[in-house]
Amino acid sequence: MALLDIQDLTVTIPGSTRYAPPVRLLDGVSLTLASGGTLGLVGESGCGKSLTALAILGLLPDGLRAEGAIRLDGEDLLTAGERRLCALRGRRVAMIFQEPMTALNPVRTIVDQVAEGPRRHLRLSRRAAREHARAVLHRVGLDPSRVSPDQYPHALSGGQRQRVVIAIAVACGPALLVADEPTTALDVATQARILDLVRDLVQGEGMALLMISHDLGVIAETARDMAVMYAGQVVEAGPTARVLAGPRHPYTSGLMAARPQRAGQPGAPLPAIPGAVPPPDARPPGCPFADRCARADTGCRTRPPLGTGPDHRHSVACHHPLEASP
Ligand SMILES: Nc1ncnc2c1ncn2[C@@H]1O[C@H](COP(=O)(O)OP(=O)(O)OP(=O)(O)O)[C@@H](O)[C@H]1O
Repeated sequence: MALLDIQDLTVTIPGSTRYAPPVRLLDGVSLTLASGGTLGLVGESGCGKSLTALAILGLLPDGLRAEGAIRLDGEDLLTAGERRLCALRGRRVAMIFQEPMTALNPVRTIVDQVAEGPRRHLRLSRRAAREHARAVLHRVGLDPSRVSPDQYPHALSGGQRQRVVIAIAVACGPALLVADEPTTALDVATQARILDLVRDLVQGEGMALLMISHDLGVIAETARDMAVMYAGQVVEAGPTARVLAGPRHPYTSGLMAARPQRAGQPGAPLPAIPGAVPPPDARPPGCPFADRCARADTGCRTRPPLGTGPDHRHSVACHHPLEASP
C-alpha cells in the first residue's frame, strides 16, 4: 500500500450565484508516493502545487471545497475531522514552508518552538521535549556551540532559520515530509546546503518526501519520481531520470528548455514558453496548454486529453505527445 495516495483530487471555489459559477483550482490530481520514496512536483507559479500540499495537510484556505481522496496509510484525510488532522500533522505528516521568517514565532526561542511537537505528540515532559529539541537542532546542523538553542529567530540568518523550520518539521519523525519551495527565499549557496540537509534527513530517517519546486534542478536533485503540474492538473509523471531524459509533454519540454543552464551565450535571452498559465476561471475547454503549444490542433482546443494513470511508469496527458525515448 502506498504511504500517500491521492486520487482524483479536485479543489473548487464553490459558485455563489448563476453569474459566479464554481471555479476549479485543482482538477483531478492523482499522485502516489511509497513509504521512503521521493516525489517532486514541478510547474510554473499558479499551477496548483501549493494547493496540493495544503490539501494533504488539511490546511486549505477557508471556503475552498476538496473532493476525491487523499489517503495517508490508507486513511482518507479529506473525511478525517480537524481533531484527527491535528493528531496527524507533525506526527505522521509535516511541512516545510517556503518563507522561514513567517513560519517561525518571533517571540519564542527556537528550542521551545522545536519542543512543542514532541511535547504534544510524543507526550514528553517539558524537560525531555527540550532535550529532544536540542538534539534535533544539532542534527539539522545548528551546533549549540555556535547557535544557542535559546536564541530567538531574528538573531539567525535565513539559512539557519530554515534549518529551525526543518527541525520543527522532523522533530517527531513524520513518515511524510512535504517541502513547499523550501529554498526559494535563500541565496544560491545556502539553497544547496539546505537541499543537502533535506536529502540527508530523508535518507537517514527513512521519511518519504514530497518536494515542491518551480525549479527542475531542485527536483532532479531530490526526487526519484516527479509529476509536472499545469493549470491545476498533472500533465506528465514518471521516474525523474526518465522524464528528464525524454519529456513527452510539450510543457515539460518547454520548462526544460527554459532552464538558465540551457541558455546559449551569456546575455542571450532564455527560450521562454510563450504566453502565461490561464487563470482558473478562464481555462480553455480542451487541453489547458493548447494556447501555448506549438503542436496544438483543433482537437486540442476542444477535447481535454485523457491522461494515462499514475500507475503507468511514465504517464502523459497530451493528444500529440513527443516521441518516447528508446
Ligand atoms: N484561497 C484561494 N482562493 C482563490 N484562488 C486561489 C486560492 N489559493 C490559490 N488560488 C489559485 O489557485 C491556483 C493554484 O495556486 P497555487 O498556490 O497552488 O499555485 P502554485 O503552483 O503553488 O504557485 P506558486 O509557485 O506561486 O506558489 C492559482 O490560480 C491561485 O491563484
